[in-house]
Amino acid sequence: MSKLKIAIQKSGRLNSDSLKLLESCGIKVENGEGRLKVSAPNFPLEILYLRNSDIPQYLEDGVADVAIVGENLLVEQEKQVDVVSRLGFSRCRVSLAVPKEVDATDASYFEGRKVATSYPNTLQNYLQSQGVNAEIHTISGSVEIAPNIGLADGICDIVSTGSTLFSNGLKEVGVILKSEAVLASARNLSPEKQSILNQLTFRIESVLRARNSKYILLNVPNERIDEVTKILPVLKSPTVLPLAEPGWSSLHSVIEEERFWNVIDELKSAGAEGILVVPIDKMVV
Ligand SMILES: Nc1ncnc2c1ncn2[C@@H]1O[C@H](COP(=O)(O)OP(=O)(O)OP(=O)(O)O)[C@@H](O)[C@H]1O
Ligand SMILES: O=P(O)(O)OC[C@H]1O[C@H](OP(=O)(O)OP(=O)(O)O)[C@H](O)[C@@H]1O
Ligand SMILES: [Mg+2]
Repeated sequence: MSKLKIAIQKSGRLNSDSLKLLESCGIKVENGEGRLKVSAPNFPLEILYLRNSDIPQYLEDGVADVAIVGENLLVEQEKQVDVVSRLGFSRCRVSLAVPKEVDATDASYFEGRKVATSYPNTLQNYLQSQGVNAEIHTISGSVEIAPNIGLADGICDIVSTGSTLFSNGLKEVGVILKSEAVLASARNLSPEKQSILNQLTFRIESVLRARNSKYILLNVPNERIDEVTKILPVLKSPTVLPLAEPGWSSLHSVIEEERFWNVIDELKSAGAEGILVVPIDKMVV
């Protein structure tokens, strides 16, 4: 029986979240210990530990069937691959930045100037779309140092918290793209591999949905059930169970974590009490 070959970053920012995601999908993975190719014992998956920056090419060549990779690299390398799921971790943006004392608010500042980056293609496409001509210096890391050593007037690099920019006396002047980790797939998978990918995607989607949702239980006087139910955004309708105390019920439902904080005051004013919010492990709809 064939196995689906999945490329995972060997070490770096994507590695542990990628492995955690597979584990949450019930797939056992040994962490290599120097072996760059390992098989999952309980799912038809072979894990290849690779450099993030090499992954798009391996996908296009069919060396790997699927991969967990930074979306920004797929944009940069423009390979013939498909994004199957967005995974919600390693969120960042690819941005333009300049020394903080410079009076610039957008890409036009770079006209006729030098920009250092590890993402030359992304940068070139963006500058072109803005009608800006600049000289691009490609460097593979420590991009934020470039203006301080006279290598460039500004940079284009990954920003997340902004603390690297701040520590190097730079400020962000434009966001070129937003990125997160994605599950990407090679094109033209065999039907057998496509079917394994479908099973994997089903599990991943169930895990991701559960991560964003909470199970909520609350006690409500019976005459307030309708009012409270209207506030709760529910999958279908809430489960209502009688409490031992006459005239009261327990309402059970599922709510997105963010929505919970928005409706909590309304729920209390509508008469809800003893509100419990608990994590969900998997969610199949
Ligand atoms: N500071 C950050 N915060 C959040 N996500 C980030 C950050 N820096 C990078 N990323 C995302 O994580 C991915 C992996 O980044 P990381 O620095 O671990 O590897 P890399 O330098 O791209 O690759 P390689 O494995 O080839 O050495 C990037 O492609 C990007 O999508
Ligand atoms: O906005 P921040 O939260 O400060 O994150 C941004 C920094 O993170 C990344 O570097 P990383 O730490 O991955 O180092 P690398 O250049 O060795 O990949 C990126 O290249 C920036 O330098
Ligand atoms: Mg990095």
